[in-house]
Amino acid sequence: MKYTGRQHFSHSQSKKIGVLITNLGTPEQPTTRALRSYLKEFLSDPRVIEVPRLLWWLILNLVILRIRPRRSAKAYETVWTDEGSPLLAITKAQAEALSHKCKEAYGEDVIVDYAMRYGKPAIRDVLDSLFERGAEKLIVLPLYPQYCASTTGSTFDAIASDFTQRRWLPELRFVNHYHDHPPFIRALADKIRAHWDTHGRADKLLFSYHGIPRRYLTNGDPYHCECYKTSRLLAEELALKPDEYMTTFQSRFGREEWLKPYTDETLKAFPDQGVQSVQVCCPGFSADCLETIEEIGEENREYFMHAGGKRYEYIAALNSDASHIDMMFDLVRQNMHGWTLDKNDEQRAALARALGASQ
Ligand SMILES: C=CC1=C(C)c2cc3[nH]c(cc4nc(cc5[nH]c(cc1n2)c(C)c5CCC(=O)O)C(CCC(=O)O)=C4C)c(C)c3C=C
Ligand SMILES: [Fe+2]
Ligand SMILES: [Fe+2]
Repeated sequence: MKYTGRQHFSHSQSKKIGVLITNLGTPEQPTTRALRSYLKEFLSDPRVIEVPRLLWWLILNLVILRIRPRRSAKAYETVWTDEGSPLLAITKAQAEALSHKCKEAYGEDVIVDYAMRYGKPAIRDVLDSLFERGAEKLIVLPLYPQYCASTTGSTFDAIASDFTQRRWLPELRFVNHYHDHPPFIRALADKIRAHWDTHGRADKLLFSYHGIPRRYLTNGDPYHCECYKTSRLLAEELALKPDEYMTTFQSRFGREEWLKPYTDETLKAFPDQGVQSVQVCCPGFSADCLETIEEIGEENREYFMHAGGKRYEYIAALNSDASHIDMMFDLVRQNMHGWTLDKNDEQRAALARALGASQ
């Protein structure tokens, strides 16, 4: 059978709106073996690595997958928790909190779940579950505030690829980005203000975003512009003067040039420029993960302090903060516009029985 159908469809089943939040994905364990499998799936995605396939297959399999898994596993070990990878645990908590909020507002009509672009829970499995539970309309919310072909675009590919094998497609709304959504900017600004209330201000506030190869920007990816827009809106909301903050890009991978200025080089140079204290916020990460906890929280702290810095603070991601869940709920509400909720379950069930139509 080429196209899969619903296994347990019944005409009396009420129609639901499915909300799927997604994030990047993470290894199942902080081990070399688990890292190899995770990195293989992630780095084989042509949206992530735009290099001719044959050449990349050779580099990935003969070089990267022989070296990087062991190194990355060591880094993951330092952030691993009792609940597993922070990214997975936080995404799960976000889905539970959003589900609770949707239940309060819409009862059983809206069902929320979460999936990972790479690894588990896989998008295909979670879509199966949402459709089996009666979702006929679907909102996909990739938790990347700034659109990037490598992340948001790739998530769309995964949904589209899944749909090529389904008989009954849902009505679909896909949230491309929310880098300038006022509740998002306000939530981040409030988090920074709360940090200031407890710790005071620093010489510089750094907005550090995950980088991408510079080539992707010159080929037309809007990611860079959206990062700068988020920073500008945050600066406006916080009434920051131009010399009080800066935008940088972290997490370089490979040898080619990535978006600049680089976070690590900037931090290494700060003390010589008279910047003695710094607070780092990562507005592109909706959940704390390896790249924020270890790379920003530990590795870059070392660089700055070693270069002569006096005070370094990382301001946590929005994670499952109430303001973040409220923002997600706002995006869901906006994207439900024009979709009626199924309020006539009883009537529909009676009609189906009368027609002998239920299966
Ligand atoms: C927030 C947006 C992200 C963009 C844009 C992005 C682009 C991108 N990333 C890589 C390579 C790696 N990224 C890795 C981890 C990682 N990346 C993001 C987010 C974005 N990546 C997150 C949230 C995470 C953390 C996942 C976790 O489990 O905590 C890794 C794996 C870690 C490591 O081995 O260092 C790699 C590799 C590329 C090449 C790229 C754009 C082209
Ligand atoms: Fe990444
Ligand atoms: Fe990293």
